[in-house]
Parts: sequence; structure tokens; C-alpha cells
Amino acid sequence: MTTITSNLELTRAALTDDLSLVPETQQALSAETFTVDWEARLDNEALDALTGNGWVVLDEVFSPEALAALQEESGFVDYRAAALTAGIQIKDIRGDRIRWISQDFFAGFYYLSSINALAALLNRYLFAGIRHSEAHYACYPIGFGYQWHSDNPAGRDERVISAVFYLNDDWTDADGGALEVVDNHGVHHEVNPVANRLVIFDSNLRHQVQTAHRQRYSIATWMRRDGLVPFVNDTP
Ligand SMILES: O=C(O)CCC(=O)C(=O)O
Ligand SMILES: [Fe+2]
Repeated sequence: MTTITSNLELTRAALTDDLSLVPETQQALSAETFTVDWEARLDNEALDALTGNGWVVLDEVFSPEALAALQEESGFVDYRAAALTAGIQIKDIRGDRIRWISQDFFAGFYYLSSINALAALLNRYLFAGIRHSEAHYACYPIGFGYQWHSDNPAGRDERVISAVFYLNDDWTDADGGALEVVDNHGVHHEVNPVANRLVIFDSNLRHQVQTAHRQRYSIATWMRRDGLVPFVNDTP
């Protein structure tokens, strides 16, 4: 069992240079913890789904340690503990929260590095032209979703590929909050936001998040063709 530390403690730790304040579970993290054999995961079938249908779902993406660290950092674990111990209304604990991932994050930053390795592969395989990735932790409170949209506002095309990583243990249909995607052929799909699942899709596809009946945690990620800093290293 991975030791769970409080999210607040972790956030404070992320802002300090004093390693003694950084929880040991986070100190032990390294980029290696987040290594994914993207080449194996993006086999021909997955690539065909992405290019043909416009989207693909990958399950059991990261190691259990990496997943736990991301859950910890997102506050998912915190929320569970708070709901169990204090019996406080969940919506009173957190509102709609978004936190952009920067170098100040431990797990999130390694996650983004791994996503950049995926982006480099998409550049090689699909000439995707990705130069930069961005991601934020997101938390949908009970009763909230996200209406139909594409990730590129009208007239824009900087976002090439969207990828949403989910952090929710034990999510069931009754919890709502499915991601609904309309694929390249006009077919609707519903995907539950279950832990360790990564949904990768063309940023121009229309999608929505159905109303969540349970607090819903994710990392919304975009691979972009612009970027002041070419973040993606294209050399294999
Ligand atoms: O969390 C999801 O399933 C999708 C989120 C989304 O569409 C977005 O943030 O643009
Ligand atoms: Fe979206």
C-alpha cells in the first residue's frame, strides 16, 4: 500500500526547495516511475483507431505507484478521506478546481514528461506536428459536467490532440460523469472516467462530460502545435 499524504502538505512541499518538507513518497518518485512503453501501447490497432475514428482508449496506463502519486497530488485521495472521516458535504470541501501543472508539481510534472514522450511518438508516426504539451488537474463537483464543445474554439487550431487521464477508483455507471465523444463517423461513445485510463482524441472532435454524481478527478491534457518553448523532443 502506498502511503497517502495530505494534498495541502504536498502542495506546500512543491513550493519549497527544502527536501525535508517533501513527503518521502514524492521524493522517491522519478521520471522512471512514469515511463510508459508508448510504442507498445500505440500498436497498429490503436493507431488505426486514432487516425480512423479520431479517438482511442488506453487502460492501465501507468504503474500503480505513478497512479497513486497523481491521485495524491490531485486531491482525489484527500477528498475520499475527508468524505469518510468528517462527513462534511463534499461540495463544501472543494469547488470546481483546476490546477495547471508546472515544474512545481512532482507527479504532475513527470506525467507531463511522459505525455511528451507520447507526443514525440505521435509526431513520428502521424506527423502530428506537436511542439508543446499542457495539462491541468480538474475536479468536477457533484452535479457538474462540461457541455458539448471541441477543444479548439472557433477559428483556432493550436490544439492537435487531447488526452484525458482519469483518477477515480471504483467509478460505476451510477456515478454519471461519462465522457461522451462523437467520433469521425458521427457515432456517439460513452467512456467512464475510471482510474488509470487515458482517452486520446483529435482535439477537433466534439465531446461533453455528463453530469457527475460523485466528485470526479482527471487530468486534462493538450498537445499543441504552437509553443514558445519547443517542449517535445522529437529525437527518438
Ligand atoms: O474530463 C473529461 O472527460 C473531458 C474534459 C474536457 O473535455 C476538457 O477539459 O476540455
Ligand atoms: Fe474538452
